Amino acid sequence: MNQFRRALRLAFRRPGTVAACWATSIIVAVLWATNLVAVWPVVDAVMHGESIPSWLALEVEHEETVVAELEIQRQKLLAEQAAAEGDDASSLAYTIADLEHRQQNSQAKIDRVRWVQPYATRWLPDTPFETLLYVCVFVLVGTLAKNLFRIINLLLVARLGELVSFELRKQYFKQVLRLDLAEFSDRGRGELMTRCTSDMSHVSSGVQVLFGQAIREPLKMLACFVLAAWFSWRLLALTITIAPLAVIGIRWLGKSLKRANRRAMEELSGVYESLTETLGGIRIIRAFGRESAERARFNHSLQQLYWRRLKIAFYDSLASPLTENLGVAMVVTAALAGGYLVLNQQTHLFGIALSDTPLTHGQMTAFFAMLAGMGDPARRLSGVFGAYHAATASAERVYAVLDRQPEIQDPSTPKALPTPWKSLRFDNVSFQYGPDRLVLEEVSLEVRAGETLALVGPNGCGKSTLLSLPIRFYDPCEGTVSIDGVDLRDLRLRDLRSRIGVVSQQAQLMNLSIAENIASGRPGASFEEVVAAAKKAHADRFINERLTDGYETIVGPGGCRLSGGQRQRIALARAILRNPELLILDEATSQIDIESEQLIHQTLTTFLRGRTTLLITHRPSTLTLADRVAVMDAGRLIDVGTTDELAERCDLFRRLCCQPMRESA
Ligand SMILES: Nc1ncnc2c1ncn2[C@@H]1O[C@H](COP(=O)(O)OP(=O)(O)OP(=O)(O)O)[C@@H](O)[C@H]1O
Repeated sequence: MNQFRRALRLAFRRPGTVAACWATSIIVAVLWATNLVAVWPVVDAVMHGESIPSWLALEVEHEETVVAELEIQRQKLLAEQAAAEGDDASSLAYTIADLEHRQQNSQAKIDRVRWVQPYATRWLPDTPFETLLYVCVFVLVGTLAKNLFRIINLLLVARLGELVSFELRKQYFKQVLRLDLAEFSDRGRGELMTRCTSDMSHVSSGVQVLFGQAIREPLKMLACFVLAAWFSWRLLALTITIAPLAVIGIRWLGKSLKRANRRAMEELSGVYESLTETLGGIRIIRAFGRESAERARFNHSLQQLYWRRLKIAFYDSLASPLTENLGVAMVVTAALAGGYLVLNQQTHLFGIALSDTPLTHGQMTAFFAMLAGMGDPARRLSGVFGAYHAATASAERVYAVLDRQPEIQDPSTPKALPTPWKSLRFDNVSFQYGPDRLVLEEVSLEVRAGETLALVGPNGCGKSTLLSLPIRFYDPCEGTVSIDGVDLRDLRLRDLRSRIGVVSQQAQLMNLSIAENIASGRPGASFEEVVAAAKKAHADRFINERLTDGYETIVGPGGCRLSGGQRQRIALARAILRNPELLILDEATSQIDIESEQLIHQTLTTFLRGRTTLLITHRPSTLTLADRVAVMDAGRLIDVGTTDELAERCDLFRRLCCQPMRESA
């Protein structure tokens, strides 16, 4: 299914605006064609020194003469027919029928003109100059009105486009918050950003084009088409025989444009990715003198994007000449055929009837004006193809994210989380990020409620990965993580996470004030509670003494205006305020200076008492907080015991934690 249609459906949630778009488009189209048709009375009446009433009278007179002449011919042929036999008689019958048909047409025209005459005499001026003045005023007012409705139309269309991108971006952000963590790899982040920015803009422009130009311009063409057909539908049919050629060309262009747009968006994601990576790691880039390497990488992405954009420009540039050449081919055909008919006052071309009565100069001019009136919208429509195909390519990319089903989500019938619970168990848990290798291998571990369990092991052995399972950042590939026998996958995510507090090494903060960051641990907490938590985390002093706005200081994106240690203390205060049943500390004090850590250590001793805690640390002093220690190596759990037991029997533990130098590292 074309995903762009789904975006369009969002616009139909505002049926009033959609209807108003249509209504204004119709008005613009009608005014467009009627303004052009004004050329007819100017050529046929004013140029011949007539006013419209006198011209109508002449028309009636002329047609009556035609009818009378045709009648004389008919009578003559009827007499001949009476004397003729065989083929001659049937040929005469055919000619008589043709004469009768032309008589009827002329009579119909007389009737039409007679019907209009009283109104024309009553309302329209009776001198040629005044008629010209009336026509000019009509065109002026008509153009003003058309432009007024066009402005209204453009505003309505912009409203629809913006509403769609507003709604889509809302849905998109909601979905991004649900996505699995695996989607947020560096490549994924650039992709996610491009889809929310450039792709959304394309979708919005596509919606605007579809409700604007794509309706307005064809309607303008239709209005001109109907009027041109009214003048001579057969001549019109002849001129549009070329159209199928354009359809083939436009279809090819459309496919190429869509493909080119999709690739350009992919390249743009690469540019975003490179940019975010550089902005995030600017210190490292400078410190290691990687500027030129990063510049080369960025330039490469830009180069790719440049070529893709040029390709789009090439296809875009083809669209306009294609429609323009088609228009010119149509006008040339009409000019030759129509010119021949008017100049010779004929109704037939190569034996084919192209009009019922010979066309006047004014009618032919108006017919050409209608063709020109179709040409301009057709040229404008060429811009629609580019915007439409960019929008369809982008809509596919946006909906690919919106339709992605996260693996981590609520069960259809969630179970209740036991309160209070007795134990958290890892049973034969194996896990891998990608298809290549296992990061955790058959880990089995039980943590009793109220117990503090520390994880130690060499870098990359899987400690953080193991601690990301109870909070369901990831689900195990094999085995289960459960609380009192209830698999975590059977619990509602919100219920589970509301009872867990996390402090990680990176201590991510939001670009809010210090107070708001701490309060996010427990929404609704009072300022006094926030300050109390900050005091426990030994953050209150630096907040009051070092930060000019105290608790109201904005920390910057990710907390970049604070030092690593300060960020960790705020994160700790946030976790303390949350007062969680399960606390996860992933090297939560690694960046805090030794003196402060000793103070925080005292706080944690009290805070962790009776609270289930999983902690990762490389500091032996922090290990004294733990009731038991689990030792991991290469994704496996190799031993569990008290620090004394492990110091006695586990080599790896001794190597990792019993060396005095590590304390100050
Ligand atoms: N998001 C990820 N995608 C792919 N692989 C990952 C991801 N995160 C970690 N890994 C890999 O999983 C392994 C275990 O990583 P993990 O962070 O759990 O180790 P750790 O024991 O906590 O290490 P450290 O002590 O250095 O913090 C590593 O080899 C790492 O390369």
